[in-house]
Amino acid sequence: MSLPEPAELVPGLDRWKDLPAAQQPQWPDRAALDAVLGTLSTVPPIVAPAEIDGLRAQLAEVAQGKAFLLQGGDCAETFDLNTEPHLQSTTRTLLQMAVVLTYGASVPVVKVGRVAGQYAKPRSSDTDALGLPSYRGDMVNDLEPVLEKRIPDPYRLVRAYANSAAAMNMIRAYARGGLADLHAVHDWNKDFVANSPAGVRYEVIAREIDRALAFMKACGIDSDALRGVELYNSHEALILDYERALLRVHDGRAYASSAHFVWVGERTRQMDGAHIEFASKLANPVGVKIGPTTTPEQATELVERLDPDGLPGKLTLISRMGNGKIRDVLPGIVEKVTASGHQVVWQCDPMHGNTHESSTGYKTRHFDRVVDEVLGFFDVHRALGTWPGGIHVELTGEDVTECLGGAMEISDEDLDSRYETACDPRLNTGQSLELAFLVAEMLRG
Ligand SMILES: O=C[C@H](O)[C@H](O)COP(=O)(O)O
Ligand SMILES: C=C(OP(=O)(O)O)C(=O)O
Repeated sequence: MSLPEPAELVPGLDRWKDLPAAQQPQWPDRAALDAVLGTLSTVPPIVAPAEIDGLRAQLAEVAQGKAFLLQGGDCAETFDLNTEPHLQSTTRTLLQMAVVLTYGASVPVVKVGRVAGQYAKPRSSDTDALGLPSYRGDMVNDLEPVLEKRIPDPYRLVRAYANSAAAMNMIRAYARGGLADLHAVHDWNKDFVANSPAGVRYEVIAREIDRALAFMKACGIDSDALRGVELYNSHEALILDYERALLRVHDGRAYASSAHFVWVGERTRQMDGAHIEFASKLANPVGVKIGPTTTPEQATELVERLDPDGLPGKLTLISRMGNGKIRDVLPGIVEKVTASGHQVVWQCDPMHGNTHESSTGYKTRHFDRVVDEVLGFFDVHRALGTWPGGIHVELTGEDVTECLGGAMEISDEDLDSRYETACDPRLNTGQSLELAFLVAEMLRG
């Protein structure tokens, strides 16, 4: 006897298939795609329902002002860079930031990587500067600017699954092993303070964390809780065929098993589109990006669609408005959504509204504008008495030169030396830690 199909178990699960889906690849061979999707529909999940529910419970704490959410990682992961050193450096940077933020906020920090699956990218244009089909993430086509390599290849979906599963396996190991030991993470932060030009400013916080650790040790608190952490993964749920093939039904609920947390992007959040409909059926906590043109009415409608049962923390509203707009656009949205009674997580993505082209021709972001957008986010929430629940950052644990400014004062001319992103510019390790110290100061203020 065959098992019931997911769509038989969850009413309306496949309604998205009748709606327009933006940003989907034009797969050249439907039969090859179907064969791949058939395979993916039977593979083991990358993450488990119990883990997903665990994250949802933690995000409920964030929504209620009792925890802070840190989400970060590559703009676009690539198969080539899905290596142990790369995963370790991203994880290490996230953990370093989390320690600083935990101290600043005096509440638990929920840690979510843009990792183990961030393999698809929405693009502004179907073609790139050379006139080739745009790179849409390793799940779809190849970054190399060669026509044949830019043709969407469905077999890449299987590689995305395999790479994600392998990465998640390592991340689970890091979360339980030495990498997550609070003492080690704090020692790395002390190195940063000692070696960064901005170190003096952060010395006070680093010293206070030192004293707190010494105090805990003196009290005999040296428990396992200080040696391990919970680390979750996330990506944009962009390629709906992939997400649907990896969907699993558990206890009558539909779980995206590709990641603990998935979000709908600014370019695919049409109210009558396939992405919002698909996400509305998920048991996972989900996010949606809200850009500078979002109205309070649209935000409230998104909230009704994506949090139909009114579960605290089910939905994260990720504002990405640009530092010049957040103080004007966000307040009306926060007021109307709060009045609706839904308890969402308010998260600030200070990257995507602050992109410009450098005089040397690189897509970049200035650290000062990134910081100013986060400051604006805090200002808005402080003024309204709501909780600035978290930040969402494109970052890497490597010393790349993709974003301007920061303590190293990266200039337009410096961008060339290590500009390695497959899509958008990321904060490097130093800039990421500097941001964490600044946000810690905001949280304490
Ligand atoms: O990461 C976000 C988008 O995929 C990215 O900003 C799109 O970049 P593009 O405008 O170069 O297509
Ligand atoms: C595409 C992204 O962002 P946005 O949808 O906000 O442009 C992203 O976070 O990768």
